[in-house]
Amino acid sequence: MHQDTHPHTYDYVVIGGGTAGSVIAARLTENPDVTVAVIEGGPSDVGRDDVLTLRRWMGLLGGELDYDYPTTEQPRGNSHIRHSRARVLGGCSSHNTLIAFKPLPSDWDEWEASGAKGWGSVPMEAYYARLKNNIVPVDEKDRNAIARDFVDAALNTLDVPRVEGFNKKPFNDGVGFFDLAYHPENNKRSSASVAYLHPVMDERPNLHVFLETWAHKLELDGTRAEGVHVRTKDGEELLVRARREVLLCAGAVDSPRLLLHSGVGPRADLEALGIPVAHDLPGVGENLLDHPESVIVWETNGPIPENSAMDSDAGLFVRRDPEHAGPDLMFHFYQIPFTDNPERLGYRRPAHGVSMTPNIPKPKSRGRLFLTSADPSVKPALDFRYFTDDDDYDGRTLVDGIRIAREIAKTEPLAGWLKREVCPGPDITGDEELSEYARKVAHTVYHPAGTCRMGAPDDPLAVVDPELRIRGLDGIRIADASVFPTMTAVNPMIGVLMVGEKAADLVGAAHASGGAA
Ligand SMILES: Cc1cc2nc3c(=O)[nH]c(=O)nc-3n(C[C@H](O)[C@H](O)[C@H](O)COP(=O)(O)OP(=O)(O)OC[C@H]3O[C@@H](n4cnc5c(N)ncnc54)[C@H](O)[C@@H]3O)c2cc1C
Repeated sequence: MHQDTHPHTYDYVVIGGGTAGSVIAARLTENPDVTVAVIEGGPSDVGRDDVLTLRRWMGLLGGELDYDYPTTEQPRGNSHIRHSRARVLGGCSSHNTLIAFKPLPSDWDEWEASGAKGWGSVPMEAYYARLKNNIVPVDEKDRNAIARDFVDAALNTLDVPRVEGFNKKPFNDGVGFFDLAYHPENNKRSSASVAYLHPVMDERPNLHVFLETWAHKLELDGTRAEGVHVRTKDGEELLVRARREVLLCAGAVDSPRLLLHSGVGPRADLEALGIPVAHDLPGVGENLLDHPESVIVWETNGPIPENSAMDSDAGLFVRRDPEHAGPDLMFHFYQIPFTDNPERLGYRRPAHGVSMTPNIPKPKSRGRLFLTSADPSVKPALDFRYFTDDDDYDGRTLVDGIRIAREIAKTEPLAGWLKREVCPGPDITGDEELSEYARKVAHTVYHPAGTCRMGAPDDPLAVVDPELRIRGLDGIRIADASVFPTMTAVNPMIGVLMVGEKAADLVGAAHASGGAA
C-alpha cells in the first residue's frame, strides 16, 4: 500500500534506455495496463541529425554524448584506449556502426553449456525473428569500389566463400558486405530507440521516459529491490519505485557500477571503500570481456570514391583452426586511414588511405571492473587485462591477422589501389616485432560485456540466473551486454537486442504466473 501512494511508482522501472532497455520498455508497454518508467542518463535522440545519421558516428566519439571511460594501465596492450559508451536514448545503438550479426549457433550453445539454461541456439532463434530493426545488407549505392575490391582480393587470396547476407545461415568463414540496421535511402539509423521507442513514445500514456536523469543507487529493502534513487536534469533527487520489478539495463560498465555503489558486489572490495554491504555477490565486475583489434594501414594512390554507409562496410572472417567452433579471426575493412593509435608511436596519417583491423572473435584474456571510490560520480576502473592469457593466444591471433591482411593487400584487385603500407610498415616482419606493434596500437571494437554474467543458479560467480534474476535478491533483473557469459564471435548488438526481447518475455511470463523476479 505504501508503495502505491508514492508519487513516482510504476509497475516496472527500466534503468537505462539503451539498446536492451529500449526493447524491454517498448515490449512491456504493449499492455496498456502496465506502467513503465525508463531512467535514461542522456537526452532524446529524436530530431538529432548528428545522432540519427549513421555515417556521422565517428563525430560522436569522445563528445558530449559519450561517457568516455578510460582503461587502467595495460602492460601488454595499449593503455590509451578510451571506451566510448553512449549517453543518449538508444544507448550505444545510437552511436555505433550498427553492423548487425545474429550471434552464431555456437555462441548461444556455448552460453547454454556454461549454465545459461534455455539460451541455446534453438530457442534463441525466435527472438531474432521478432526484432523490429530494419536489418538489410549494405545498399548497392553504398558499396565503395575499393571495398568491393577488398572483397574480391580476399576471395583471390584465401579459401573463403563470398557471403551475401551474413545472417542467412551460420558461417565459419567468409568475406562480404555486412548487414546493417539502417535505412539506406537516407542513411538513418535503425537503432533500438528508432525501431522500438520512437513509434510509441508519444502514444503510450503508460510509458514514462525520464531523460537526462541519472540512477545512482538502488533502493533495497532487505533482499528486495524497491526502486532506484535518481537525480534529474534539474538536480532534483527522486526515488522511483517499482511495484513489480526493477530492470537494470545500464550496459556492461554502468550496470555493475550501479550495483557496486548500491552495496551489491564482492564484500571485501566494498568494505575497503567503506560502502555498506547490502549483498555479497563476488561476480559483480568480474569477467570483463571485449573484442580487441589491431590495425594495418595503407596509403592509396589517390582519393577514394566518397560513397559508403559508414566507412567500414565490408569484412572478413577466417577460421585458422578447423576444429574451432566458428571463425577465429575477423577483419573490418575501413576505407579511411585509421591511424589514431599508431600516431602515438610516431606514424603519420596519409592524406588518402585504407585500413584493415584484425580482431579476436573469441579472446581468452579476461578483465575486471572495480570501483576506486565510494563517490558514485567517479568513473569505475576498467582493467581488461588485454593480451594476458597464458599461451598468448590473443597476441598471436593479431599477428596472424596482420600477416593475412598483408597477403590480401598484395593481391589484385586491391593491390593496384595501394601505394605503400604506412603501419606497421614493410620493415616490421618478425613475430616478436609484429606482436609488439599489434599490441601497442591495439584498439577496441567497443564491445565490453560479461561483467554481470549469467550462469547456473548454483554458480557462485554468476550474477544473474538464466531468468536474468540477480542471485540472492528479489524484484530485480539485469538485461544488457553485462549478462553475456562469454563473448559472441560476432559483433554483439543483435545479441543484446535479443537479450532484451527474451527479458521482456521472462518478465511477462513471471507476471502472468503471478510471480516476480
Ligand atoms: C563506437 C561503437 C561502435 C560499435 N559498433 C557496433 C556494431 O557495429 N555492431 C555491433 O553489434 N555492436 C557494436 N557496438 C557494440 C554495441 O553497440 C553494444 O554492445 C550494445 O549497444 C550495448 O547495449 P547495452 O544495452 O548493453 O548498453 P547501452 O546501449 O550502452 O545502454 C545503456 C544505457 O543506459 C544508460 N545509462 C547508463 N548508466 C545509467 C545510469 N546510472 N542512470 C541512467 N541511465 C544510465 C546509458 O545512457 C545508455 O543509454 C559498438 C559500440 C560502440 C561504442
